[in-house]
Amino acid sequence: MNRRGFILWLTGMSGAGKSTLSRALRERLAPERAVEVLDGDEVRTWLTRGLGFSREDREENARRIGHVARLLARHGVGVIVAAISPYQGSRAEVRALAAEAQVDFVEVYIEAPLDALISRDVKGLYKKALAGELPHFTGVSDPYEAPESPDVTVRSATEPVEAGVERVLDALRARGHLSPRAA
Ligand SMILES: Nc1ncnc2c1ncn2[C@@H]1O[C@H](COP(=O)(O)OS(=O)(=O)O)[C@@H](OP(=O)(O)O)[C@H]1O
Ligand SMILES: Nc1ncnc2c1ncn2[C@@H]1O[C@H](COP(=O)(O)OP(=O)(O)O)[C@@H](O)[C@H]1O
Repeated sequence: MNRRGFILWLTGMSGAGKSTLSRALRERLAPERAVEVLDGDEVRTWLTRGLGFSREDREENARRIGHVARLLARHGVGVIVAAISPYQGSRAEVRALAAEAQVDFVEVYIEAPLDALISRDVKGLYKKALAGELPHFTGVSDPYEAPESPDVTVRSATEPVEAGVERVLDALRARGHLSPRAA
């Protein structure tokens, strides 16, 4: 079995289900792999503290998260990144960094239509953004560049969490990162 680490990069708009999926994946992977989750929302309190939501800052956010993810993955850790990471170029940059270190990079696009996200509004941010109280909010007043050829697409408005988890695990199995029967 492939004992090298990997980076599972979960991208999608706020409320799409990145944190939910990363928690579920961690539970499923933990019995077999060392796993670390880097959630954009959380790492912004330490690794990327002080960064805002301009294009430049979001790109820097992805770069720093990618750097740490690569360091961990080089030592066999399965790293789950949950960050909006709205720019295609940043995601490609991190994929290239991972490839340099011979680390598998699996891009997971968590897709949900904007109207579903607005009705979910887990944190009440869409309401504020739509009222004009939160500038540069992804999907409302700031762009989200959807991946053109993600390794896995999860449609969180129409499929249960477990279905998405299974497809991501299948992608890891196909790359030899999990034993066929485990997880
Ligand atoms: N303007 C704006 N746009 C998008 N999101 C915003 C914004 N302001 C604050 N938040 C909160 O920050 C979380 C996203 O942080 P990320 O580090 O994942 O963003 S990014 O990758 O740099 O775009 C995001 O968390 P999630 O909802 O978990 O995605 C929001 O809670
Ligand atoms: N299939 C699904 N996958 C992920 N989340 C889902 C799904 N269906 C419903 N949800 C819900 O959507 C919300 C997603 O919130 P969260 O995981 O915090 O998103 P994000 O981290 O992308 O901001 C949660 O309330 C979760 O229960």
